[in-house]
Amino acid sequence: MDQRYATSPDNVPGMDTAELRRRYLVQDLFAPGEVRAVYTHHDRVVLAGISPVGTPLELGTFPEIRSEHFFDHREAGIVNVGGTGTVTVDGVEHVLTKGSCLYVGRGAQVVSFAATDADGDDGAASFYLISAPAHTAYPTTLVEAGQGTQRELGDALTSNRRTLNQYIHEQGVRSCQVVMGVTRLHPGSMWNTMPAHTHDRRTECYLYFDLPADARVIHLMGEPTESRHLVVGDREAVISPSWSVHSGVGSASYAFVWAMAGENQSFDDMDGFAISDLR
Ligand SMILES: O=C(O)C(=O)C[C@H](O)C(=O)CO
Ligand SMILES: [Zn+2]
Repeated sequence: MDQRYATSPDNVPGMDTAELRRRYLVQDLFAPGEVRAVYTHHDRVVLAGISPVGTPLELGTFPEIRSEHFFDHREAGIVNVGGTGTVTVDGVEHVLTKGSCLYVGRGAQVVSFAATDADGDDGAASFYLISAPAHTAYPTTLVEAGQGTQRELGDALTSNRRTLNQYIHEQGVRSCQVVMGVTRLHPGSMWNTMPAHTHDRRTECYLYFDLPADARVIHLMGEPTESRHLVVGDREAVISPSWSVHSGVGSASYAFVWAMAGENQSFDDMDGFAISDLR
């Protein structure tokens, strides 16, 4: 598992493009027939891409987390960004259509992933997983795409009209730390999360998907008064430490999975600032 050690905002001004990308951008998370994982020491979040083809893939443990099973002291949220597939948790099969979200609670032992419809427009199932340490076991629960709490945000006039789906959150599927959902930009809107915010209580990760192969999202990061950018492609993720802005503009339409973990689970606990204060 790739290790990404935690960084301070003081490190950012000294980083060139390659180092910013090495620290905060996660590329190549999805490889056919493989489980790939990254451990960020920011709130000890694990990001994984699980891409079964033909035979199912099991999520085993990793030496870095020192446990017999992956979920011995962890929980996870999983969103399928590809064609329909299944996640089987200790013998119980859950069908995940594209965009659906499964919460897996602490204590699960055998968790396996399968693609069941690889021939459709979305290709084989591609499962994106975000995990954080968990102190207790909440029930494993599926939320179908679009069935969480929906918020309509932004305006077409400011090119940021979008639908935000909250799946794992305080008023929805319960968890110890993980908060997770999917936001999709409306046709013609390109900006996400603008006006932007930070939340010093939580690390957040974005996985951009449904972006055409030749398009990119220019993702803003860094402290609001010392911003930098990452150029991000389809199915690439960004690690956003608690002190970092996370907002982006696409050169084409896109969606993204957002997920957080840390001190609290209060979605609206954000430190907002005016666009005119960005530097
Ligand atoms: O479109 C948005 O705005 C978002 O999706 C915001 C993220 O959910 C977020 O940053 C939550 O803290
Ligand atoms: Zn945020």
